[in-house]
Amino acid sequence: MKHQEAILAPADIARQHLAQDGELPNGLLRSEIADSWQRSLAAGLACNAPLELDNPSKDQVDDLKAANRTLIETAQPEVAQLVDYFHGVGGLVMLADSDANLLTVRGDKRHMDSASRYALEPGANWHEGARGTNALGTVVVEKAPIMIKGREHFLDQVGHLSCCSAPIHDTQGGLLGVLDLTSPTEGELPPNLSLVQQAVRSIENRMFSGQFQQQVVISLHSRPEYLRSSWQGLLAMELDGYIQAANEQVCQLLGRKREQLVGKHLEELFGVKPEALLTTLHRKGRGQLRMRSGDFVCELVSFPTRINSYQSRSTKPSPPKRETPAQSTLQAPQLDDLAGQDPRLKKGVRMGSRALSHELPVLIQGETGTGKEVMAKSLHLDSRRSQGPFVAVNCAALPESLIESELFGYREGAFTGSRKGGMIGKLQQAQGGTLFLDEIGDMPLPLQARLLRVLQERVVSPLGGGEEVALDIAVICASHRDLKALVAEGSFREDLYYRLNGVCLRLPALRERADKQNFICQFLQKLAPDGRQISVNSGLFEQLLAYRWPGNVRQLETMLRVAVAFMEPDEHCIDQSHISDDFLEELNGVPPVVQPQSDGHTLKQRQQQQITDMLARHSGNMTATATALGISRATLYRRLKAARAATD
Ligand SMILES: Nc1ncnc2c1ncn2[C@@H]1O[C@H](COP(=O)(O)OP(=O)(O)OP(=O)(O)O)[C@@H](O)[C@H]1O
Repeated sequence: MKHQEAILAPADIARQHLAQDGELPNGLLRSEIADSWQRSLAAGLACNAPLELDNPSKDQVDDLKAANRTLIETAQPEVAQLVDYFHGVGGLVMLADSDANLLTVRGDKRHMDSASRYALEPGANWHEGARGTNALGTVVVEKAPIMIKGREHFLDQVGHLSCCSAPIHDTQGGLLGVLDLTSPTEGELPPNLSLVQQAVRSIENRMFSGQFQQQVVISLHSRPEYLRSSWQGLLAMELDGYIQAANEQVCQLLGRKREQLVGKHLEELFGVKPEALLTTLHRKGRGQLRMRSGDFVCELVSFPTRINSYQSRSTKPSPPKRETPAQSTLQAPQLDDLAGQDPRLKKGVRMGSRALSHELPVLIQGETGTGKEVMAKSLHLDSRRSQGPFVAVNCAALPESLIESELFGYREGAFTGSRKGGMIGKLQQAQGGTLFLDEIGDMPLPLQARLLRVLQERVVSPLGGGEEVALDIAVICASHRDLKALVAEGSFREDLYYRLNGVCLRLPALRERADKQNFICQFLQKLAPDGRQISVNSGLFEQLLAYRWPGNVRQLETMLRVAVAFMEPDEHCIDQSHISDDFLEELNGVPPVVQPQSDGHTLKQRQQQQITDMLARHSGNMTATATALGISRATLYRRLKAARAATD
């Protein structure tokens, strides 16, 4: 035995000890490998366990790729470059998501042919818990680059692989995915960790510039030759000087943590006013930034092409958000902007935000178009879960038969027609983030009971059985219907009502807002092209203030957008000539279609006819129809549902 140990590699000796006495001796393996082996053992794996193939379905792979589209597209040039670089030498270049699910596997044909035998194919999961120590899976846990050679892999069956992987971070430092270089034949490929790390820096930098197109992006370094290289530091700042994001290199260069940079003002950090720095950068192409830790050269990478309509130009920055690929488009006003000067809204916003921070559910009530969904998104982005997903489910838009599976998910074969591989429900998709249940008043009673159980026990199990999953989500619900009244009439469970109603936020109708005048002016300014100052003719403004606004902010937004679009480039004042005839008629006293009337029945019929006509005109396209009618898709579904119920 002693003789054998002298010639065996440490990983083989470790295997022998494990087989003989079930223990991993200290000091045999590198510490990060030993830690990972311990985790593999704790997950119930054995070195000689077979490598199971996932055989992911096409649907599963498509879903995975769709959820990670931004990452795949951003990383594509580096993946292609690495494939070219190793052409003929052998090796696979792989990209995975933050759960070690493979998204892209590329390489020479002869290696690609054998790759799928080792579960190296899109859709396969390489998490440590499933496949033991491996570079991809270990990076996801350790969140640091790693190289794993041959038998350092935990499973015997992949002991011939040599891999190096590096984590890809989003612009706020969260894990977004993993880039990996693998040699499927031991020793064939010189594993090159620094090459992978360099590729990752390029991917992260491209993602940074892509994400902050509406901010000023500055490249900085202590040495000018590193500007615009993959070593550059990147800062994104609002025009008013508040720092929105910093890449990892900037943190290292400046010797500060990200939290010490994001949210700070340029002047506070470097003692220079943003206008002065931008003027120098525009005039000379380069500037200097000074800190106690040293002097840095900087260059302008990009300048906003237009001002983001949601961000006022002189406010503090929005809280740092982690953007997941699926979420990269999630935008919402800051809570303060949303509340404007309306005291009721201000109080509501404060309470909603408090409630979420104390893990209490929030119920948002308000007429259609008052901004319930916008409010939910803003609350989410302001909460501690802002880095997680925001998953919205419209209970009115889904057929009753589908809500259950959409919410809870199902296991493969749970019912006839269920998708191969099953489906993860929205509750689970919202893990770590916020679930927004819109039009909760439309949820069928049997499902209300199930939802109540989930919210009480904080676990979910998919339809058709399967393991329970503990949920860590915030819940925000909304309804235009008075839930208390629904409880009184018996169509909404009282216990669920109280469970959801941690805090009830009632959004005022536009006509009731105390700051209506200001709100309209500010809203108009946000829609104005190129920051042009636009006013409204006083007669028209009086009419706007007196109007009922049955479609609330949504209707105001549509009306103002149309008016602005009708203005000539040299015009600065909106008058009746910029307003559509339909809307002028309403302003001049003809009651709007959605306004309640005494002949409610005839009104409903007219509404129904209008919807049918519009649907036909837009070939059944719900989004286009809703836009044309100036109502949300949810309202459109609701009205269709009500009409169907009336004719049944
Ligand atoms: N305070 C606000 N600031 C800026 N835009 C807003 C605000 N409130 C609402 N909006 C805009 O109004 C429109 C309607 O908002 P939203 O969909 O959140 O309303 P809702 O109350 O959820 O409507 P529904 O009940 O019909 O689903 C959106 O285009 C949104 O951008």
